[in-house]
Amino acid sequence: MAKQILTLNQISLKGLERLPRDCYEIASEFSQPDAILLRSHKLKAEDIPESVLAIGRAGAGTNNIPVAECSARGIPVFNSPGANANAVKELVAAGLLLGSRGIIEGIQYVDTLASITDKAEMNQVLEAHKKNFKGSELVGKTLGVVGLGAIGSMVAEMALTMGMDVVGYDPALSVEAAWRLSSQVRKADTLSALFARCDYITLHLPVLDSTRGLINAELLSAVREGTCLLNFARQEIVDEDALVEALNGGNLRKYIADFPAPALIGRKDVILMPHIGASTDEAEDNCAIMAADQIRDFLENGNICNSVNFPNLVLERVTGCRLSVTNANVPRILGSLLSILADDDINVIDMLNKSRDEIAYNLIDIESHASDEVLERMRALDGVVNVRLIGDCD
Ligand SMILES: NC(=O)c1ccc[n+]([C@@H]2O[C@H](COP(=O)([O-])OP(=O)(O)OC[C@H]3O[C@@H](n4cnc5c(N)ncnc54)[C@H](O)[C@@H]3O)[C@@H](O)[C@H]2O)c1
Ligand SMILES: O=C(O)CC[C@@H](O)C(=O)O
Repeated sequence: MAKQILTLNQISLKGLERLPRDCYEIASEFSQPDAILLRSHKLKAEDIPESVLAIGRAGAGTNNIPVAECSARGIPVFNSPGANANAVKELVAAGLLLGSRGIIEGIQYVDTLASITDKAEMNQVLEAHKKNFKGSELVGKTLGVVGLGAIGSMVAEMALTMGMDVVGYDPALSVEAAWRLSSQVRKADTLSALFARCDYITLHLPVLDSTRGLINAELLSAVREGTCLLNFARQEIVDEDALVEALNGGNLRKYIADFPAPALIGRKDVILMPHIGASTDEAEDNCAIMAADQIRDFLENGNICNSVNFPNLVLERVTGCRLSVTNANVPRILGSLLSILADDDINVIDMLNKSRDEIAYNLIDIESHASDEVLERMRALDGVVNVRLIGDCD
């Protein structure tokens, strides 16, 4: 029977094409889907049907998904790390230029000249006014990058090639991300040290309980005069009241962000975009392809790659008969699962077990068919969250 994939946002066709139509049905309405593919749709736990085995986020941030509830229900949540990083990096380049030159004000001014019909007169008027739109160059200015993952590291590299000095802050930097980072990026030991020494500051960290409101009054009141803050990460990371106060106080010269809010719209010192950081053909294709491939590999093989709540686990298929088991990460469950198989004379050919936080996940390849009764005995074990028979032995 074809598997059903529920899409809750527009997902690029290139990604959906990775799910062959003879095996997958894809629609924006299903009552009992096998998996969900989405982008920024705000998904509530109560809206996830019991049938759902996995959720794929075509994008980086998973703050729109109730990840903790998914973990408790044994549902892996996948994202597409790095797949839209270049798109965001390019928009940050635009943000830096919008923050350093009178581009928007200049364009708005030119629009006011529509009533002048004589070219020479128009030229004379604008040449007299262009001094109002003078900016300054980025070369030699200091950019602070908060969060040096997929996007932050690309932004840092780009700023270096533009002749900027770059300071970075990331207390949770992965080894892989550290390898990607240019040695010219200087390290700030604290966020306040970074905020106090930069002309431009750009945010590239996820919104988590620990980062909600992280950019607060204390940091914003310590910025150098003329500082420009860019936020292409998430609105919730910046304390809005503190931001407005810092802009009113004058030291923070400009706020450029991908997340409009009523209190910020219409201010001359704020430039807002409608969450278009990842809105390029390339990023949408990359994210959708990655998310679709990961969901397919999970549904067909139980493999897990790029999950934000489950351990990564990939086991090559040696037999058509595979069990996947999600259980609480506590002793003795694995032994009990294997005893049930042994009691039924089912030989295990290959297996992998990995854990992450409270979750343990197992792939067990078996030589002969496991009956419904065997599966039910496994499901009945204390601490077992779900058991799935993937494929058949025949
Ligand atoms: N505007 C957009 O359309 C758009 C597009 C993509 C991503 N994003 C946002 O950007 C965020 C980053 O994306 P990414 O792909 O670079 O993710 P990533 O996971 O590759 O990098 C995030 C980095 O932030 C670091 N970090 C975590 N807590 C931190 C803290 N307290 N201080 C400093 N650094 C911290 C992590 O260690 C990691 O290196 C996403 O979570 C998402 O919210 C926005
Ligand atoms: O899907 C989008 O357009 C936005 C994605 C972006 O916010 C992300 O976190 O990857």
